[in-house]
Amino acid sequence: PVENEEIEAQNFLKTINSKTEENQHSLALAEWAYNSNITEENLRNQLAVAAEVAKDEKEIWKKVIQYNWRQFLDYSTKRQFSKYAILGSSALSEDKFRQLRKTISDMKAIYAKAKLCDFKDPKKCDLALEPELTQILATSRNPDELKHVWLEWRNTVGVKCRNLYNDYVNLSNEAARLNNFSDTSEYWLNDYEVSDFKQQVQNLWEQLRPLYLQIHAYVRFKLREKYGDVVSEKGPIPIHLLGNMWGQTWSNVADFALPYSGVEDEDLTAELIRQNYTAVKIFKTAEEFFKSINLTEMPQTFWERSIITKPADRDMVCHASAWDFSDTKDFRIKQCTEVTKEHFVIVHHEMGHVEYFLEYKDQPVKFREGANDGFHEAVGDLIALSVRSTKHLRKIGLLKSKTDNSQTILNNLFKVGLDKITFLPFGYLMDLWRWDIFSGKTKPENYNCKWWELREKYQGVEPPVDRSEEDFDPAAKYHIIADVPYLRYFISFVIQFQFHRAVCEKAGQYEHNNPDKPLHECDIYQNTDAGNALKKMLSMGSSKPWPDAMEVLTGQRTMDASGLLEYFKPLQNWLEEENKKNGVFIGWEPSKKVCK
Ligand SMILES: C=C(C[SeH])C(=O)N1CCC[C@H]1C(=O)O
Ligand SMILES: [Zn+2]
Repeated sequence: PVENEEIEAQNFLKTINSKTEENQHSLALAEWAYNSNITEENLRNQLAVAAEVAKDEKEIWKKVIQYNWRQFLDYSTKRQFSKYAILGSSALSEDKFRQLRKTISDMKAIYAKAKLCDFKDPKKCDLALEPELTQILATSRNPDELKHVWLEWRNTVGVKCRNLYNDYVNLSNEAARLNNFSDTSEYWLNDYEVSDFKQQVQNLWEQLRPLYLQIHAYVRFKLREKYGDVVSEKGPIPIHLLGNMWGQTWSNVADFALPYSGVEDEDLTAELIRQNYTAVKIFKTAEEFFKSINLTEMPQTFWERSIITKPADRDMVCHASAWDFSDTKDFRIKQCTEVTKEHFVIVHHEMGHVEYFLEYKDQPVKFREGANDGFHEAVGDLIALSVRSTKHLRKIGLLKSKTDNSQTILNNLFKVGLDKITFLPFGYLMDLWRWDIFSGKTKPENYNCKWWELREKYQGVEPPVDRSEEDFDPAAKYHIIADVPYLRYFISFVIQFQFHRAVCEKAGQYEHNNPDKPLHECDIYQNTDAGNALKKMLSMGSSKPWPDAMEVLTGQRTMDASGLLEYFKPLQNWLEEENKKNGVFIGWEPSKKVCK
């Protein structure tokens, strides 16, 4: 009878949980060694450990599926078994598994090692994505220099990864099918545990699109003022002028697009430098906020083992990441931190991951994940929404002005909007493009032009020059070559505002329809009621489906755009009025750039 089997299964679970912890610990150490020091030796070791772990996981899986776990009565036992029953890429044969891991590692190495020659000094050829190229995209106001960097980055990374990417797609799909998914996109979406998730996401985008169209039209107008005819009046925005290598957030063009330009605009980057902020001081500042709301300080080993500045003596994957070494003690961040406003926000983002690790570390190993992947990306950003308020920046001495008025508040809201609203179509299209590739709807001979079709359709941007299928521009973005799903960020950018509304209410910082306590001026700093409410949700990990976790904090069980729309309402009103006043065209006509 199932009861006896279930009791035996719970003992079996104890055994495989500790085995899984050990395996994930070894794997994390090997992956850390390679990602923080890209050498043949570290690659060999990473592949060897991964193969070992995969073999072990396959043995465990063979035993798990012999249990009648779908009939189990205990919720937690049944849920843990359901997660063990999905083996993932370890289901591949040993040599295909190794080939898949090696293909991804090789693409990451190409991406991490890529160097460009300087636009002004063609003999200087040591420019890396971080910090040099990122800095140029953020600060150069020379369209030719921006075009040079944009193009050369794609010629250097994109083209080299094209064939590797084809192998990756095929092997990844084979693994998904071995897990009884139709293809990798279904395997990725399984994390969200609802059958109509794609439809829910499309509905969210449709609610958010009108706001995006307004900020897009306004920014195009300001870019045209600055750069002239290189920016058409009604066409898509040339993507290389948006201050970011992928055009995914536009806050670096704020300085010449602010709603109220006359008002003193304090540059946070300059202020951080003026106050001699270092990477460590930025990390300590972020940690202090988390502690102030009764979340957890970073363990001592975090400070000893994290890598928070780019090493000079070796190649490293600089893309920021947070690591859980699956031993309930060792948690790290690896980030090539620069003293800029962007990195100031990214540090909070990464430390939000570590806070989640710390809150669920005592859950059974299979529940040490976000309620869904979007939750994990939302924690740090949620805190950063308080940090970026003028009220908070002033409180920690990073804003010199003594008071706010409606213009300074709106200017600040616009800067946040240039990061959050502009990101939405990009956050959506990244996996729209990949879902159709994995399902076979987009053929390899159309990979690049399908990308630009989506970029135009959803984002209203275009390349600086014609493109072709000789190019492979999607590989210019880390997550594409590193096998990291992206829908998680779109989800995060929606739900973080639902979470923000809930914690701000708990902190008495926000009241619906109270003009004295608007959502966009909320700062939950030092409020332990807010922190404790957040903690309750985080400590659940993935022990329950994400609607249960969301309900614990917000009282809601569905994702909805109302939090984001309420936060940006004053900005949306201003944009609609300003766009009308300037008589700008809302939306975009087809691009004249060609892809074939
Ligand atoms: C900072 C991280 C590491 Se999880 C990141 O990849 N992010 C954070 C926001 C969007 C996305 C990106 O950089 O593309
Ligand atoms: Zn993240």
